[in-house]
Amino acid sequence: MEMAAYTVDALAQLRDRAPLVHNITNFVVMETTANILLAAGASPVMAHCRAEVEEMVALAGALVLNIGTLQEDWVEAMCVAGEKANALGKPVILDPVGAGATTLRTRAVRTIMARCRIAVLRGNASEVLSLVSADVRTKGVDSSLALSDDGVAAVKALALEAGCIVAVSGAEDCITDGGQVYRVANGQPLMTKVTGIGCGLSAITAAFCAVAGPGAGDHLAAATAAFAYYGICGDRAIQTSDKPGTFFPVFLDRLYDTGPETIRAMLKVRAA
Ligand SMILES: Nc1ncnc2c1ncn2[C@@H]1O[C@H](COP(=O)(O)OP(=O)(O)OP(=O)(O)O)[C@@H](O)[C@H]1O
Ligand SMILES: Cc1ncsc1CCO
Ligand SMILES: [Mg+2]
Repeated sequence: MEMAAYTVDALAQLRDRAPLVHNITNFVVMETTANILLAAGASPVMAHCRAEVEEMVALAGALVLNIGTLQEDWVEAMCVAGEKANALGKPVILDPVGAGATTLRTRAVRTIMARCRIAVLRGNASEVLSLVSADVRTKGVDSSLALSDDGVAAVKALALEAGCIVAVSGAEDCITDGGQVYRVANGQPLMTKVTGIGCGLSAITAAFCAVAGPGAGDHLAAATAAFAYYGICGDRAIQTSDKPGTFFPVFLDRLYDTGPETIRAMLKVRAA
């Protein structure tokens, strides 16, 4: 697939259709995530109460489940929302924030994945690898590992086992359905120094999936395009700001004004 052309078209569709993205996400990043979605051209809503998630997801184009600050009844609300999204054919994106760090988080991811069909699992390397092998543990919620060749093989195995796209962010992002692998070299290390930029990527992945077709191949392309667009916005933002406090508002501006010509000129995606 020609990823530049795909990404340009997907972003145009996103801006044209402004899909509603329903987020059940953590308290740290709720506002950041809403602003990231708005800047890209999507429409955000945050709703986590068990009593309303089914109605809300019915209005949405995609659902994000992010376990960053879980409370007792949230896992049930996430599962109910995910089951409803599945029934309605809407893509579910799971961000396993801090998976591997505590039993609650790892168990929550397993419960959600057992009850809901996930379209894209999006995390950093330590989070994702914690779900495949017992000897890899996360230190916390920061990106701490780059993917080795063994890591890529493990991520592919997870994608096959879980039956979903696995999208791992890092120095070179890795997006796979278990067969095909795309690597995205766009993005900047400074993006890890502002909280919520990773969570925002999960939400942007949801927005791209919302305007894509329903199959795993569609979600593989949509997630790759989302990562490329997001990384390009980081690459452009660093040209104006190289420190965390001013980086984030500039990054939002680049999510807003990055267009087709810039994508064609700057996209760094390879099929691995
Ligand atoms: N070392 C790096 N070099 C270049 N880009 C990077 C690097 N690490 C992460 N990124 C980019 O930063 C963005 C966020 O990815 P990251 O891995 O930091 O997410 P995360 O760990 O889930 O973040 P969060 O702390 O918000 O949960 C992605 O677009 C990714 O490509
Ligand atoms: C810092 C932090 N702690 C829980 S969630 C969160 C945001 C990271 O994604
Ligand atoms: Mg994260």
